This record gives sequence, C-alpha cells and structure tokens, in this order.
Amino acid sequence: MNIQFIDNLKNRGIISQITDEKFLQNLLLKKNFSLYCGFDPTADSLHLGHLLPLMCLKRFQNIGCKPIILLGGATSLIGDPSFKEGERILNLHKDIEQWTEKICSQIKKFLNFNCGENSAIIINNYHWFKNINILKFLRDIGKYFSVNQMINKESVKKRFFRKDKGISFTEFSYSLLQAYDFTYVYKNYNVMLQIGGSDQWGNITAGIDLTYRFYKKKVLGLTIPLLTKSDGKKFGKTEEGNIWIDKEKTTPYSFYQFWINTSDTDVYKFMKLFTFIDIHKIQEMEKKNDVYTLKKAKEKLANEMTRIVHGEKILSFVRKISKILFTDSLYQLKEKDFENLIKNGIPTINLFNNLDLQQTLIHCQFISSRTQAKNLIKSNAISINSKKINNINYIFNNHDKIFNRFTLLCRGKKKYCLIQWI
Ligand SMILES: Nc1ncnc2c1ncn2[C@@H]1O[C@H](COP(=O)(O)OP(=O)(O)OP(=O)(O)O)[C@@H](O)[C@H]1O
Ligand SMILES: N[C@@H](Cc1ccc(O)cc1)C(=O)O
Repeated sequence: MNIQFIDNLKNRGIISQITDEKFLQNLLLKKNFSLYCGFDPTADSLHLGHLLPLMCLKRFQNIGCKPIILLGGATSLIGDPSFKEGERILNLHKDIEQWTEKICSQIKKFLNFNCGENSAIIINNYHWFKNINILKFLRDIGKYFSVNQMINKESVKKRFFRKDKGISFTEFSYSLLQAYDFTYVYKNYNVMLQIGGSDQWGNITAGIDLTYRFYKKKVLGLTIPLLTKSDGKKFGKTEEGNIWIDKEKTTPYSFYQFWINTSDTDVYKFMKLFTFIDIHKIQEMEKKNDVYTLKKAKEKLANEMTRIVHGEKILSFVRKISKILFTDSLYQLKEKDFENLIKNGIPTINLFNNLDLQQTLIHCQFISSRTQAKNLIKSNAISINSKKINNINYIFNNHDKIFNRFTLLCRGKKKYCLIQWI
C-alpha cells in the first residue's frame, strides 16, 4: 500500500479533516479495507461538487481499497439539515426512486465495478430502514445520542437560534440515520472509513461514536473541502447555478467551457482536486506561471474533465466546435455539426421571422433593453456569423442563415447564441 498516499491527498488539497490520521496511516500500511460515501438522491443528477468525493473514492480504489457508494433512499426522504439555511421540502418517494436510478447510472462511470476484490459496489439505506421498528430504533439507537450534544453541532446550531427558520424533529433526527448507516456498513461490509464533503463532519463523527458504542470498534472519517461557486456558496443539488453531470442539464459544450473559463487562481487547484494528473507535473506548470502555460493548463483541465464525465467522443466534438468558434472558421461546420451543437452545445433560441438585431440581443438574453443593445452594437462587440456588425438598425436577412437554418450571434469573444430559424 502506498505510504505517501495521505501526503499525496494533502498536497492535492483533498483533505479538510481526518479523525485520526495515524490510525488511517497504519490501516493503509496493513491491509486493503472498505470505505464508503453516501449520496442522497434529492435531484435527478450529480453535480461538480459530487465529483470530489467520487474521485476520492477512486483514488482509494486505485491503491486497492474497496469503495462503497451508499445511496440514501431512506435519508433523502428525511433531508440532511447540515449547514442548510432553512427546512427542506419533503421529497416524494416516487421521485426519489427515479432519481436513484439516474444517479446510480451516473456513478457507474466513475468507479471500477469489475476488478475483483476491490470492485466498487452500490447499496441503498432504504433496505435496512424501510422495516425498522420505531420503538426499537428509539430504544436501541436513540438512547446513545445526547440532545445536548446534538444541538451544539456546528452543522445545525444556527437553526436553533433563528425564530423564522427553525428545524423540525424530522431533520433534527437525520444525523441518527446517517450514524446508524456507518454502524450498519461496518458490521455488514467491514467498512472502516467514511468520506464526505466537510459539511458531513458532524454526521460522520456521530457514526464513529455510535459504532464504538455498539461494537467497541474504532472506525474513521475523512472530509474533503467543499467546492464553492463564484458567489462563495457550496455547489449543491439544492443550490442554484450548478454544473451538472447530466448532459441534458449542462450541455457538454457548457461543461467544457466552464473549465476553459476557470479563473487563473483556481486552475491548478482544480487540477489537483479533480484530475489524476501527476502532482509534480501540475506543480511544474504552476511554477512557470506565465500566460501561455495558464492557457494550456485550462485546456488540459477542460480536456481531462470532459473526458472523465462525457467520454472521448463528446470531448473531441466539443473541442472541434470550440476551435471553430474561436478561430472564426464557422463555415467549416456541416449541417449535422450545427444540430449537434444544439444537442451538446451552446445556448440556442428559435426564431420565426427576420427580427431586428436589437430585439434579438434581448431575446437571447445578452442584454435586457434596446438602449443597452444599441450601445453594445456601437461598441463593436457584436458579430453575426463571425462578422462584426456595427449598424444599430441591422435586420436579419436570408444571407445570415447558414444552411438556410442557422445564425451564430456572438457578444465579445466568449458569449454565443445560436439562432435556429424555423
Ligand atoms: N460542493 C461540494 N464540494 C465537496 N463535496 C460536496 C459538494 N456537494 C456535495 N458534496 C458531497 O457529496 C456527498 C453527497 O452529497 P449529497 O448528494 O447528499 O448532497 P448535496 O449535493 O450537498 O445536496 P443538497 O444540496 O441537497 O444537500 C456529500 O459527502 C457531500 O458533502
Ligand atoms: N448526508 C449526506 C448523504 C449521506 C446519506 C447517508 C449516509 O450514510 C452517508 C451520507 C449528504 O447529504 O450529503
């Protein structure tokens, strides 16, 4: 087993906290063990934030450990209150069942489910919770939890002092379920370690305590820093502005562009967190810190991530499209490419009549008023099919329609909208 494994994770910025680093180090030296991470199917797709624990499971699998994905069929019926501002809306059972299937098929892409002893497996906590008896649960499990301690956990503390947004008993009890999961998977799958985002620290440590009380055995927890959006909020299913794994929700082109547009300060951090590129190679690039290397690093990051999530074929398509869009060789695209561009690609609007340019800029949400539209056109920021247009009274005509169907509208160098004439 790799002695430097933990140091490696640390150098990549993957570790927020470990409950007992020495114990984990010893465990890594002695044997291959099983570890788990839970995902609550509270939406129909995984998002970027989930890739962090998934990639971390993969890193453990690569050194011989067995990753277990626990889908929270039961816990998603309750709703994790950890660091949430307010009470969640209860999800319907039938929605959770559908979302579970979708998430299950997404997860299968990221881990190896056919590699012998350390093949990944997926389990669902609905199986052990669906028939649990309430009296037994309160007597056998509830008795081990001190409400006095629970209300002091950082993850829920805020909710106790807010008059407008309190916490229901349902959400308050969530931690008991996740804690019992850890005890259950320790007993039934010999799981020694639970990983999760740093918002899971309270739930994970509750499970460690419960397992010790039940079986007098020490298990471990490791958390990963939370990936945040540009507004500082966590990437989460129930938050807005996410990058999704499902290509219907975030098209592969937008996905690729998200990485290409990574800020200079984030690019090496993301490379370390998300990819398997050798840390020394990343550090070499980081040291150079020049514009050319930064550009190459962003491209490498976008390629790696799109390959991991959408596969080689889609990657080569979005690269081709990006190259054409950014090198003004639009007329090289075939009609089929435009169709694919809509499917995998850039924002599209459907228009019936030849509108004027100002109105169209509003339609495609580049701006919100005609005055802004005029200013934008005057400032030379708008192009139609790669040709600059500075006539504020411009009206689209048939010459603008490639294959009689498509027009590419562009604001500056990065904002695109495809018009499909129907
Ligand atoms: N932005 C993120 N950065 C790092 N880890 C994350 C992020 N978002 C979720 N995770 C981790 O992924 C695992 C599964 O998360 P889960 O699907 O249950 O919740 P979620 O996406 O945070 O959804 P919700 O917004 O409904 O709480 C957890 O360990 C969680 O901490
Ligand atoms: N509470 C976790 C999901 C989870 C569910 C059950 C578990 O046993 C572990 C983790 C989250 O919301 O992110």
